[in-house]
Amino acid sequence: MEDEEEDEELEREKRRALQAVFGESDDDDGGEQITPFHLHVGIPPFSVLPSLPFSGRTKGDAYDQRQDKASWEQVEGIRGLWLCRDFLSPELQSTLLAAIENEGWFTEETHNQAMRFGDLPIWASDLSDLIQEAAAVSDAEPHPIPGHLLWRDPLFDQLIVNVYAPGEGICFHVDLMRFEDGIAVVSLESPCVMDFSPLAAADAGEGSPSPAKIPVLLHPGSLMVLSGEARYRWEHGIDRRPGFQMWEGEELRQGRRTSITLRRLRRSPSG
Ligand SMILES: O=C(O)CCC(=O)C(=O)O
Ligand SMILES: [Fe+2]
Repeated sequence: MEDEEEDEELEREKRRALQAVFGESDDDDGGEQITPFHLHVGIPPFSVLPSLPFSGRTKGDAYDQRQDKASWEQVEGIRGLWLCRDFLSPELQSTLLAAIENEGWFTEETHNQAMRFGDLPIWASDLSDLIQEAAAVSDAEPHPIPGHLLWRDPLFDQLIVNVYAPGEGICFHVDLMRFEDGIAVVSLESPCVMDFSPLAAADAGEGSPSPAKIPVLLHPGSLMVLSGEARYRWEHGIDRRPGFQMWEGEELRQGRRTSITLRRLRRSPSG
């Protein structure tokens, strides 16, 4: 009975999340560039997980494959936004993509999003461990993931995998308040430019006006982490209309892009 109630609550949560994140289009940016996602809500339950090289390691093995310590950089002008460009080796990127493909979520062309709440598939909790380790060993200051977020348990309990065809992006948005602070996005397959735009209230009272948009290049294999201001006071979006994916004066060649977003649901006051 309790389980059923929980399931129902999760279903409601899912619907609210879908509606809030993708149902409302943004009006200050034309709003037309976004092909609404054909949402794939009826995700089959996990059956027996195949043994993939990504899973079944002892904690830290995958990370140890890396030659160097992950290099974190803070995005200038956006407090709380960190990038780790070389987060996943090409080998781990392929392994992750294979694990996602193996889920069978995207067998139909109209399916381009999968969402999980609660227990994450093994490959995603491995990924979460990798994120935790990469942040924990960082000597960057301030810390890419503040301690009170980094050591919560579980670090993440919600997963979204998005598959973007060329030309498809995502409207400007702030992630739902139903999710806690501390959001991680791993990019796979092809690079894209994500734009960050400050919420109006964020510049009120500050001396110099913030720029309208700060573009951030997301490489395949990179990890982006948002916390604090980056999470609450900036909107982010991806505009992949022709002519809008510019980086250093050149337009990026668009291919399919897969992203993995990890977040944690806010606990209800009742616990
Ligand atoms: O696909 C991405 O890189 C970001 C997705 C995103 O912003 C979200 O799911 O809230
Ligand atoms: Fe988002």
